[in-house]
Amino acid sequence: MTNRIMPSLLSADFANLQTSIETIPGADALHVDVMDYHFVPNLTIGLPVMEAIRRITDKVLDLHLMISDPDRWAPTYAEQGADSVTFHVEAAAAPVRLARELRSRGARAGMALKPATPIEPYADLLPELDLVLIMTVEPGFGGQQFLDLCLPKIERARALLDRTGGDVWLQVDGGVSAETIERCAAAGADSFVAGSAVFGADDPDAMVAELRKLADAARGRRSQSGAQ
Ligand SMILES: O=C(CO)[C@H](O)[C@H](O)COP(=O)(O)O
Ligand SMILES: [Fe+2]
Repeated sequence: MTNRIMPSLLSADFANLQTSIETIPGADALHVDVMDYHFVPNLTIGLPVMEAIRRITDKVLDLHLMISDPDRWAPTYAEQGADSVTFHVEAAAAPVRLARELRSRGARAGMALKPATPIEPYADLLPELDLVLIMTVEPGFGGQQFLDLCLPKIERARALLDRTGGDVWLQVDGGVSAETIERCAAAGADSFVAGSAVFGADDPDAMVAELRKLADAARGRRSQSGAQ
């Protein structure tokens, strides 16, 4: 498994997105938070801005859709160039059909869980997915405090994914920083979204490198302890 550091553009400069993106050449992906004032009490960016970002970068575009009715809207993001499209299972009417539609459009299919949503009811869906996102804050805003109560769910998701097999990324999002990333990696996460920690740093790319170093070290310790 490789650790991926995926800065969230939610904390970038919305008036200078290209400049912000150029500050993080070491990032593995750009995490794009789409919010609709319905599923979450905030409004961010949508398809036209994602398309504009797609035109200026070859980096992996990792979409996190915090929207109602993802069954209707998510496939279009895949068609327009998102590499990975994650919907919230709490909002999806037909998650299996939606995951298949995303894959058929060439994107990785991702399923996100809010802090109070358990992973176990969705265990049978895992072969349909390429990414599982465990939210470590309530979705809607950047800069919130990491919720340690989500760590056992990361552990349980890791165990389920190891049993399922396949190349499914286990992503954490919300309050991930140099103070919290080791706990996430030790629990089994391999993909780390960080917004305020990266773009609030004096040197965002150095912070990406620091987060990677911490995650890799925690992963090494996890492996030595006998976990996968
Ligand atoms: O999905 C999100 C919020 O709903 C963001 O990706 C996340 O909060 C990133 O911001 P930070 O690292 O500052 O918590
Ligand atoms: Fe996000």
